[in-house]
This record gives sequence, structure tokens and C-alpha cells, in this order.
Amino acid sequence: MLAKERAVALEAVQKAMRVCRQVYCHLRADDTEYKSDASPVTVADYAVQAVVNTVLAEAFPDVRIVGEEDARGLRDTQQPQVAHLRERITTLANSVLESTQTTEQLLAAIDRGRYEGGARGQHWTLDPIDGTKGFVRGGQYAVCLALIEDGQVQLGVLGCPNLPSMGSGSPEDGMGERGVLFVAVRGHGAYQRAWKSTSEHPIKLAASSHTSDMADFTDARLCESWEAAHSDHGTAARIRASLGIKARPVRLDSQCKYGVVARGEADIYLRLPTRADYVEKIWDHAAGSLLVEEAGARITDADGRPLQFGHGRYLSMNRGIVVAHRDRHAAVLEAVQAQMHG
Ligand SMILES: Nc1ncnc2c1ncn2[C@@H]1O[C@H](COP(=O)(O)O)[C@@H](O)[C@H]1OP(=O)(O)O
Ligand SMILES: [Mg+2]
Ligand SMILES: [Mg+2]
Ligand SMILES: [Mg+2]
Repeated sequence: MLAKERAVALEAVQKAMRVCRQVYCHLRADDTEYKSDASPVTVADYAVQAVVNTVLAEAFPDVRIVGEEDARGLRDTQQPQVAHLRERITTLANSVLESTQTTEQLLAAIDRGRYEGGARGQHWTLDPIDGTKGFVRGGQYAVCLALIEDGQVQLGVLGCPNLPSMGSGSPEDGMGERGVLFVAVRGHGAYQRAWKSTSEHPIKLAASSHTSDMADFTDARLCESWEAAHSDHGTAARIRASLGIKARPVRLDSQCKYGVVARGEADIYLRLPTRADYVEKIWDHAAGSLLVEEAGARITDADGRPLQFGHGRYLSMNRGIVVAHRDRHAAVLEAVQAQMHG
């Protein structure tokens, strides 16, 4: 069951987490730049994509990768900031790679992520740091790697360096031992494991239906994006009220939200469109979508359709995300549709 792909993906994400830990809360002003869509990208995003793509290419020489970042902005060495970024990326990536790579080799590795994806065959998708805003702000973030075959996610690995291990404090409050690795293989369950050593026994995960009474959502816990620009918090509040949910929402950056649903710490994840022109990217959801499915939850878009990963780099056939335990999903979706189209 994809034993080699699983082992290589875990090794790549563990190395990536070590890069993130070196930079997290130690970002320098010139470690971050802003892309044409005004979204941030840091030396860690680039270094992680270089590391993961290098590890994948060593194991699978003709590997195809749909990665969020590319090296176009890193080639004009006349720019002082570009020279700084190249130097930091090279130092960070080589601090975790087995064999030292030149800057040019690392930029070429970053650019291995330019595959366009599609409905046939096998490719990986990587968000080197999902929730870069959270990473820069000191919140949650995740390294997200998935293997897609004929448009269906078969393997997902989420590295969450700042998420508390099970039950040791809330993801929001910064207490307790931190750092977990989630892994799921289609048909073989969802697991959480320690991220530093692979020896510790993995914990099998199960999403929560939160109460046996299927009609009662009073004690349900809902998670959503920290960033109000990324998910419609107002409509989500109306949906919570219509379901009778009492608790305030847990707001977290990144695909960590899939992890807390998979391990039963949240019951519902809603991601409601804020802009008509925004299309979700496959790297923002592939790994987490399999994790929650293998933990017993159901994931659809806001129209109740399965996520479609076979249309290239974007989830162009889907709008919004609705995740809940498979026995609760229909009732949650009904409440979503009533508020979105009511
Ligand atoms: N308008 C938007 N709607 C949904 N997601 C968005 C929007 N703008 C950015 N994002 C993406 O949200 C992701 C983080 O999710 P979360 O808010 O749950 O932490 C980022 O990958 C970011 O993509 P990008 O990095 O391209 O800006
Ligand atoms: Mg980004
Ligand atoms: Mg992302
Ligand atoms: Mg990203």
C-alpha cells in the first residue's frame, strides 16, 4: 500500500519541519516577500519546497510535482534582497539534506513543482508552508504533501510543527508539547505520529460525531480560518446559530484544521467563499481531505459535491469546503445551504 511513497513522504516532511522550526519566530524583515497576489512567501516556504522536491526526486527520478512556489523571483541576483533570499534558502535547505546542494540545484528543485496536474496518472502536490500568514504571525501552519493518482488523493502527509500533541493544550493557546505528523493512505486509516522520531507507535485517529443524538449540535465544536479574508465568518456564525452550536469557533491557520477534526478535537470544519473570483488550490486541501476521510468524516464542497483533484492546479469544480463526521455531514450541509442560498 504505497509503502515506499509513504516512507519517502514522511522523511521529506520531517526534514521540512526541521527547516520551519529554525525560522519560526526568528524571521528577519528581509526573509519575507510579497507575491503579485499580495500573499506572503518566506525563505522557509522556498527552502521547504527545495527540500521536499529534492527528497522526492532522489527517490522517484521522474517525479511530477504540483507545488505552490516557483523560483522565478529568485534569479535576479543583482537585487540585494534576492541575493539574501538565495543565501538563506541554501543554508536552511542544506541544514537538513543528506548531500549538500548548490543554490542552482535548489532553485531547480523548487521549479520541479511546476507540473500542471491533471486527471490521468500520478503526481504529488505540495504546499511547503500552508498558512504562511500564521507562520509569520506566530500561529499555526503546516507542511502539506499528497500523492494523487487519476485525480484521487491516495496518500496524504501533514506536518504541523506548532500543533500540540494530542490533548496537551488547545491549538490556540500555545501551551504543551508541540509538533505532530499526520499521515493517511486511502483505505488504511488516518494516524498521528511523533515528528522527531519514527519509533513512537502511531495513534489511529477517529473523527468525532460529538454526541450520539444525531439531531443535537449544541456541544459541537466548529473550526474555521483565522483569516477573515479566507472564509466567510459572518455566514458561518449564522450557520452555527441555526444548528444551535453554543461554543465559539476555533480559528486556526492552515490544514491543521483537518488534523484537529481527524483526531476528534473539532467536529465541523467550514470554509465558505469570501470572493467570487477565488478558486481553491489543490495543494491547500489534498492531504487534509484524505486525512479526515480516513478518520471517518465526510468532506464535500458547499454544494455537497466531492472535491475534484483532477482538473490541474485548482479545485476549479468546487466552491467552499464542508467537513463533518459522516453521520453528521448531511445535517451540516443542509444548514450551510440554507444560509448560503436561503
Ligand atoms: N480568498 C481566499 N479564500 C480562501 N482561501 C484563501 C483566500 N486567499 C488565500 N487563501 C489561501 O488560504 C490558505 C490558508 O488557509 P487558512 O486561511 O485556512 O489558513 C493559503 O494557502 C491561502 O492561499 P495563498 O497562500 O495562495 O494566499
Ligand atoms: Mg501561499
Ligand atoms: Mg496554502
Ligand atoms: Mg503555502
